[in-house]
Amino acid sequence: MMIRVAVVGAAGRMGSTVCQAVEEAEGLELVARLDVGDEITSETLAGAGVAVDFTVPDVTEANVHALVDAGVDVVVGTTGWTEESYGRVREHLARPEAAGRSVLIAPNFALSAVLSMRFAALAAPYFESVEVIELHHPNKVDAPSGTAVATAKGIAAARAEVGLGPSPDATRTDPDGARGAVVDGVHIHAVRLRGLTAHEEVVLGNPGEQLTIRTDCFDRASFMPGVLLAVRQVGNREGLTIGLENLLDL
Ligand SMILES: NC(=O)C1=CN([C@@H]2O[C@H](COP(=O)(O)OP(=O)(O)OC[C@H]3O[C@@H](n4cnc5c(N)ncnc54)[C@H](O)[C@@H]3O)[C@@H](O)[C@H]2O)C=CC1
Ligand SMILES: O=C(O)C1=N[C@H](C(=O)O)C[C@H](O)C1
Repeated sequence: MMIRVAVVGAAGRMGSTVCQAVEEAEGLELVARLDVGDEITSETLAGAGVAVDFTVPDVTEANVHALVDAGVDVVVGTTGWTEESYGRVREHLARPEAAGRSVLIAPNFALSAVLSMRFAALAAPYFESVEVIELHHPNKVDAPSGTAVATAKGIAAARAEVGLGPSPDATRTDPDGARGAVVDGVHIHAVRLRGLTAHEEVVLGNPGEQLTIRTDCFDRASFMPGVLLAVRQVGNREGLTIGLENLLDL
């Protein structure tokens, strides 16, 4: 059966790449390209069954609520989500008028990044120290990256499960934030550099040894298999799903 797809943020770097991938994919039909200034209604969605949102952190949550109200399933790659905004989407999906609707939100659709997050969580209980370094193109508007936040949360949860405390750190003065952002006790350092696309390194340390887990997405093509998988499968998972790993049985 053909899946009719709308893309929100269609003029952007990711949105335009998704439009091309959908147009070239078997069993999918691109029926609407929406961007800033376009209203989200069942008319503008032009019969879509699934909408894909790659916009900006400030607007993505409102888009998701409007898309659910318009009666479509939603795949979201935009960053900026918090436990509170996930909670509001869950609440919306639990209303009778949203029965049967599905939303999948993933901080990263690249297989290398999803596996890297998983490997980091697996390794986390075995190392005293861990920090995350994310590196992106300088046009990115948010820091730290959504992937780095998810990575840090996964690491923190895995450390907590085995009763590991904070990584050792004697820093007493850091007036300029040189030690980076701290998410659930894990330090994240963000690099913005011309020439980069999307990269992340997780460094884990023990006395006398270090493990480095690194993912490099050199091209936005890396995200497309994950986005297409989500478009094809989102309708099979009622309610809110967070993370592509849920479709990969990781
Ligand atoms: N989950 C994943 O695998 C990935 C996620 N991202 C995330 O996707 C988001 C978009 O990234 P890029 O495409 O690089 O950004 P971009 O800035 O190139 O594109 C954003 C697009 O959204 C549009 N937009 C802004 N407000 C809008 C609104 N109210 N309604 C409709 N469209 C609106 C803009 O006009 C622009 O065309 C970011 O949050 C980024 O972090 C990026 C790459 C991969
Ligand atoms: O803005 C980007 O480019 C990316 N954003 C996502 C993030 O913030 O994690 C995913 C990927 O890193 C590319």
